[in-house]
Amino acid sequence: MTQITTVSSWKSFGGNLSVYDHESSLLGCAMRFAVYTPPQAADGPVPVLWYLSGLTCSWANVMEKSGLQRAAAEHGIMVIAPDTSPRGEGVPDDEAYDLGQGAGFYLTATQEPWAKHFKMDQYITDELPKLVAAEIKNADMGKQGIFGHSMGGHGAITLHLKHPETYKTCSAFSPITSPARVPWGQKAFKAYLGPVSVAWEQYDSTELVKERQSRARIMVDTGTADTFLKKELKPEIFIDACMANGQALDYRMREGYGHDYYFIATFMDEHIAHHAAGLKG
Ligand SMILES: N[C@@H](CCC(=O)N[C@@H](CSC=O)C(=O)NCC(=O)O)C(=O)O
Repeated sequence: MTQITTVSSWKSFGGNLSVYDHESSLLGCAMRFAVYTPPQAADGPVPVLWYLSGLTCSWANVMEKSGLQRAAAEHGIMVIAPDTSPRGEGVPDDEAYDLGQGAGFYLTATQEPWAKHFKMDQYITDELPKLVAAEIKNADMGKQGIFGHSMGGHGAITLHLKHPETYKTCSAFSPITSPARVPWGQKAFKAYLGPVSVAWEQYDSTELVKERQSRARIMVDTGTADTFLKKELKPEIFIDACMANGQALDYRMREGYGHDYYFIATFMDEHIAHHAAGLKG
């Protein structure tokens, strides 16, 4: 019996964009995600690229605003966009946009009232891939990559560093690369994980890269006109840690671009091409 319900489906660039609902036993709520299947999947398995979105987002932001379908169709890559947190009436929330629903931070919460539902790292690395493998035709789970934006860039880099054999390629747009050192991350980590502890380091790309480096070259784009650059992103901290610890990193500062999807759309083709080069063959 199928475990997913199709909510919408559209033909796009010869492939198909579908939105699905399922009951997450891990998160204890219904979850929605989107899959762009390229035309090549009609003939056999294609690589799978996970896109993790930022604060306030759902599956829809990247699928509706980035134009990723064109490059994904060209390169024969399936792109999956999960939600950014558990959601619904029984799920705790906060009135601020940067905590609670829409702000899962790709971690397992240990503090109340969040611990029962907020386990987005396990959802992304375990429950959802198993569902995709069982339900989505021609998703090649032996060839997976991961990328994301802002909070989702933090998620993509941390999950890549922790699971380099699963996510063979990694890239990010304007990632939060040291959440333990910036206000967005400190607020979320305190609420979800409690006071500063070693648990914080497990979800901090800059701390992780000191302990474990991947063989992949991580590609990052960030805009010089990003209003969050100096307060929340602080790229220099992560760049220094990668250089000091031998992590291959291609960090590009993009003149005049912001934190928005106009920026992401501009460089999306390069990110899809980066993953295609690493996942194919
Ligand atoms: N004040 C904004 C803040 C939220 C915001 O900028 N969200 C970004 C991600 S920020 C880091 O994770 C985003 O992607 N927004 C969605 C979009 O489509 O641009 C607000 O409340 O919207």
